[in-house]
Amino acid sequence: MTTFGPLEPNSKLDVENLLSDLENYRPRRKGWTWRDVPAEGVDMGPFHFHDMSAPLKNSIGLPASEYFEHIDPQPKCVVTTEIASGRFEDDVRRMRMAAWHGADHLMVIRTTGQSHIDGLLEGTPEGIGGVPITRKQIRASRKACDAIEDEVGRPINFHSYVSGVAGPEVAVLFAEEGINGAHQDPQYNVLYRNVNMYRSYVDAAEAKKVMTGAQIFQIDGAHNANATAKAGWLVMPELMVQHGINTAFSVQVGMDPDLIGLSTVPPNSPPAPKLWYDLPYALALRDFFSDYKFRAQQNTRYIEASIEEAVRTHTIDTMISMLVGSDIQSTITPDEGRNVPWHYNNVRGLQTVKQTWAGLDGINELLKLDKDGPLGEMAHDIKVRSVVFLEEAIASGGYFAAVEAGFFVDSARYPERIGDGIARAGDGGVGAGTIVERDEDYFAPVSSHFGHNTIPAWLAEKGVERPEDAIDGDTLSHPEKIVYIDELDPSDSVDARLEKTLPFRKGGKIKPEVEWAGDGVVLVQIFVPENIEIAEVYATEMAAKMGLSDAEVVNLEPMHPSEGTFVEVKGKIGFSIDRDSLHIPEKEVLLPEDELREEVKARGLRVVAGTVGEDEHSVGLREILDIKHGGIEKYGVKYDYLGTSVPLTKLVDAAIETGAQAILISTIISHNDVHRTMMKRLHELTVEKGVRDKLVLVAGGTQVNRDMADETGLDATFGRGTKGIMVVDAMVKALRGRE
Ligand SMILES: Cc1ncc(COP(=O)(O)O)c(/C=N/CC[C@H](N)C(=O)O)c1O
Repeated sequence: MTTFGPLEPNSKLDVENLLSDLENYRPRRKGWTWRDVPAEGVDMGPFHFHDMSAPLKNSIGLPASEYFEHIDPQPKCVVTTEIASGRFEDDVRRMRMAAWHGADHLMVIRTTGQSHIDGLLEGTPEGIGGVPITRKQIRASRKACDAIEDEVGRPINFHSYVSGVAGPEVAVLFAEEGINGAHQDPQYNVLYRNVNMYRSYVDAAEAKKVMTGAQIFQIDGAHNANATAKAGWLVMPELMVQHGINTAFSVQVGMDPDLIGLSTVPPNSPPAPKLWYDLPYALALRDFFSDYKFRAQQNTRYIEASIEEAVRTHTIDTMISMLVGSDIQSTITPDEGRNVPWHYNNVRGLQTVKQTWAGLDGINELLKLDKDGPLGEMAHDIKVRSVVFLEEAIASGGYFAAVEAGFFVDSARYPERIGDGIARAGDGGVGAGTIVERDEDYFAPVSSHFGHNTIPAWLAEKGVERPEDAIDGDTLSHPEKIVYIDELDPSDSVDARLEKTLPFRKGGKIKPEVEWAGDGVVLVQIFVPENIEIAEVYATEMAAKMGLSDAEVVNLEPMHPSEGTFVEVKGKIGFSIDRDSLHIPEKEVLLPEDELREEVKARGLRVVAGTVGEDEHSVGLREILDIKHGGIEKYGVKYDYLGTSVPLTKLVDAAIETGAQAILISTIISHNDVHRTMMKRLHELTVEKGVRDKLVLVAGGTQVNRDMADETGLDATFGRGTKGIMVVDAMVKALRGRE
């Protein structure tokens, strides 16, 4: 088997290499992995955290982490992102990005309609709205996850869905291929895929048995009622019943409660008083189902095209998870309301969880839920309504009769009823009439098989104790017995797609992408000073004039009925740029810290500093000066800080009086290029006073960049993200350069 990995952070994942020799790939383990959560908490940088797991070996922290020694605290719960663009070969790259941003649970949703296919798909046809779940796709993805988990330093749970009329076959495929988690809930098939209800439960018993054998973590499907009901926030009693049905059925089949996860979604969203509904519900769930695991998902029911609105709602969802406890925090990409998710929106979803979890770390040590007030009463009310719902379902003849009567997904607040529930006929739906009762002497030489499986006497006499021993083990214990089938349709295969995207993956041709290599999709955000109708048409026209093809407005937000509209329009660019044609500026290699400290001491390096002109911004310069966050003081540099809105002449005179060797100016305001003017003027002033050759001149600011030094006559100019050591390095090199 060719080795794949280790992945090098500075090298892209090589998809062709990943795909080689998949026939002989074997998953490195089976079963679910929880995070490593130190009981004593986690110390990172100057902080102690209460609700975190062990840090990663490689990761990318939140943007603000640069101010906190680049710490990247990891929540103690497993964190999910869903990645299924339709092309798994592009999704494995996104999985790597997601893992670096804290995901250790990667869910791959199935391609549209796969639930209605009554067998396994082979090869890797391109999917729609999801990825065709096939053996080859699973192997390639799990193999990539092996290398990715080594790169970030934490196991990854790879997850998909056991649903539809091929459920049991899919469960066996997952058990064979080391899938770690899967949705499995017979109610889902019945309500949302119109699979015959009896067939769905018979299949579910088999599928759950197989999943148990492979220790696959199970997520139920109750969240779908929240996303489907007209008023998602009214179906809470029913959601409790749906959780109860799936957990009880799963336990009956023999699943381990620790591998049974309730899929819970905070059902409401602003502008509704979200917490007033979601918190009692979350509490009621944990009261009733404390024997099982909780997988908290974020609300998709009320997600619209506004990315920011989704992020704010998902922040509240995550806070609720922290208040009541969740074992898994799943994320919904904030663009799910506008398109099939894009790479960077998976990351944004993960950042929401990390930022909320870090920001509210230890919340339950500081705040206590008052269960004696309305919160406890409302939670109790939900529990009572759910028990009555269940009792009525039983009284109406049981689950199947209740489904036929349209009990489920009725939008009213039970016991009120609107009558818009999803009713299914017991003898209808996909797969109706396809159940065959097993004979008494039924025998199948396989493991993890639900129901009676009678070893024939003649085999028992030969010492066969387990059914699978009759064939010396099945594929679950003997993977070499698995028949691996490669691509069936050469024109709709990963190789055909990789051929087309080769220039953008390995050919040095750069194009932006949101889902697939070379897709060329860009997003333009504009404010149009017109009403929403005009703005929408204008934006499409403007995009066309910019040369974007397939231009489509994906979000419109009125700022005022007539004053204007915020518009987001996506489109495709038709060109690529050769990487070799780009001029990449040399990255400054800093002198070693000790060498800098010695030279600063030897020279008795002293500077004067100030924010110049009519500029009151002081924070940036203070960060460069103060020892606290690695300012120049940390390296022994002495400084006289003259404050803000300092006249340039005052700075130059101060440098002369104090015998300083350098002047540091901060210039944040850039209206009418005033920052450039200030920098040039400083140079001119020191020339006029005959001290230019005695003084190192350095400027910094949010609109300043490294190239401005030449243009303005200064020795060094710095922009965002500058650190004290970079300024000390520049001063020492400038002074050396004059000797
Ligand atoms: C219980 C169940 N079975 C199967 C499927 C997959 O559905 P098809 O194979 O029928 O397309 C789903 C889908 N849920 C979406 C994931 C959601 N965004 C989540 O976070 O859970 C499901 O909930």
